[in-house]
Amino acid sequence: MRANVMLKFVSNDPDQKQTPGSVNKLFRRIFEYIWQNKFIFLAALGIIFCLSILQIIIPQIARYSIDVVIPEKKVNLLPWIAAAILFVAILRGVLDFSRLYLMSLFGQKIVESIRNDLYQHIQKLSISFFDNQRTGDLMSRLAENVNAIGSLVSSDVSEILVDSLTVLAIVTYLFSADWQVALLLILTWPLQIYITQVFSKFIQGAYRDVEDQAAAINNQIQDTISNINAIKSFGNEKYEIDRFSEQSRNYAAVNIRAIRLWSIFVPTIDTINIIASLIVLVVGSWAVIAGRLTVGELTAFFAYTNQVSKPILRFSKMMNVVQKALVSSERIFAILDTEPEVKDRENAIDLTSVQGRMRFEAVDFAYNQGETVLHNFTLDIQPGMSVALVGSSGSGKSTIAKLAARFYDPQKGMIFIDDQDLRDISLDSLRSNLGIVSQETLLLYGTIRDNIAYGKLEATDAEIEAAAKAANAHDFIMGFPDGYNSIIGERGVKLSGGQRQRLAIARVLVKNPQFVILDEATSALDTESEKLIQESLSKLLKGRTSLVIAHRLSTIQNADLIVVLEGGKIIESGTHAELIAKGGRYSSLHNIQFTQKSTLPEQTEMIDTNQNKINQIQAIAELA
Ligand SMILES: Nc1ncnc2c1ncn2[C@@H]1O[C@H](COP(=O)(O)OP(=O)(O)OP(=O)(O)O)[C@@H](O)[C@H]1O
Repeated sequence: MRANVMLKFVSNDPDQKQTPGSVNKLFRRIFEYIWQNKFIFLAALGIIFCLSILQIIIPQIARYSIDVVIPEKKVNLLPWIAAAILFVAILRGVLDFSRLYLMSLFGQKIVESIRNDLYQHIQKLSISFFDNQRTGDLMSRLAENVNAIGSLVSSDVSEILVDSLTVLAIVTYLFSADWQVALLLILTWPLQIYITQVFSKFIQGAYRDVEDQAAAINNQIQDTISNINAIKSFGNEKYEIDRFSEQSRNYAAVNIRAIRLWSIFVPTIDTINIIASLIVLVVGSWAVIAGRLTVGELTAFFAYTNQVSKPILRFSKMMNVVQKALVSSERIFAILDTEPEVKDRENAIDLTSVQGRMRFEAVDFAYNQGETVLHNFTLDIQPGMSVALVGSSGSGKSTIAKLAARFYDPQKGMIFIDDQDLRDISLDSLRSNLGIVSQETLLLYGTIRDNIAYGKLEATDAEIEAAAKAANAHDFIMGFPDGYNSIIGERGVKLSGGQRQRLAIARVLVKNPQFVILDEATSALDTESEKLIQESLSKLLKGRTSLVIAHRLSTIQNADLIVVLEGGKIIESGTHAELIAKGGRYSSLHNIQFTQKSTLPEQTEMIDTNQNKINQIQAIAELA
């Protein structure tokens, strides 16, 4: 399944060829969004139709002046003609304003629907989906790709509709006025279309490069800003600046190439249009001399020649926009079509009263096919029990926690809450009964109050304060000038590690779940913070069923059950006393950690052999 997801996204290469079938399907799907706003669209269409009629009327007024008013010296008609031109101009202005406004409204509504659908869907997707995604890529789908569709359906579609209707109306009129001159006018069209096609192929390629480079720059900015600590700690600022300058240079180069192509293309088409005008002038003048055309008709012909040349340029520009929008919609629908791997079953039940038992029965799990992480894992956690998972790095401790939270489903075996299969429980109700304090404390940009209330959005100030007090966080919060309203920066960067952990504990306390998953922090805190955190943790775990992923054995001696894992299998389990008495793996890990603790600098000389040191380092590395 994961492989499929990967393939799906790899296949979103913008260079991929779109088959007519896939293009039709994309248009159909975009049309579904258009149809949701059909009234605005139809109103805009009506206006567009009126605008194309007006485009024909103005040259006709000029023709009437030249052919009738001037030769017949009908001076009294001049004010009427002026009034007619003024009226048509104002009407055109009002209609154009309405068209622009309605089409922008229409585009914005479509963009809003697609963006919301996409965000909603991304929120529903399983963790496994995010394992394979780059944040920068998802962000570009939500922002640029959605806007590309918006720009197509708003301004560009309306322009192309105005253009098409205008060209159609003009050509019909010209043929009815003088088909021979009309034919000469459109004589250059095949050449213009051919040149446009050739150029658009190059221009599209150039724009693709521009997009690729823009994406590369975005990804680099996103990567480097979110990892600024790593860059600074390695002193790699210069390296990053050089890398960025190169990307920036490449970006400028592809942009310049695209502009160069446009700069050749536009004058070429202009020159052909001038040639077309010349043909119309020469042949039209000859037709006037021969008495087949009036001077006014020739003037109108000129005006129309000008009017039809603009759409041809715009059509070529449109081809780019359509291509861009198709690529964008393909990328968007690829996400919308991705089914969440973990989702509610039909008739999923809500957990109402929870006793608090959690049971794993013969669970097998692999993130990737064939790479088993857990094998035949069985564990029965009684209500209110605290179970600690111990084992070397990669033995599967966090994976068990992720399965309990149903971030993934096991391939074999079952997990139960009380007597209910986890897969039958609605995800909302499962997660509302579950609190997770993870190793890397996940705080959001905002105030301390908002971050604690994230556990229970409707929490009152009193509840938030009570939770903060229980988590030993109240005092340090009140130490900030703005107290609970202090802004803590992105990912809580303005707090110390211990403060972040206590906020995370307060957040779960305010949620008050029956089950708690605690991924213990690996880094040791100073004794004072450690004591404060241990205190708040014992309040958090009291009376709840808990699964504690332990990295330091000193913190789990009071657990009701300690499970030792190795390679995704339980190798021993029991209480601290039982496991120590047994003298197995736990006992040896404990001895090593204990020895390590007692070998503080002043006691280092007590370690008599180098082998002892090596053992300690290995054991610490395993446990971290
Ligand atoms: N999202 C993932 N995709 C693929 N493999 C993963 C993923 N997460 C973990 N693994 C693999 O699963 C195995 C178990 O990882 P897990 O995180 O459960 O170990 P752990 O015991 O919690 O380790 P640690 O103590 O270092 O946190 C490891 O081999 C790891 O590489």
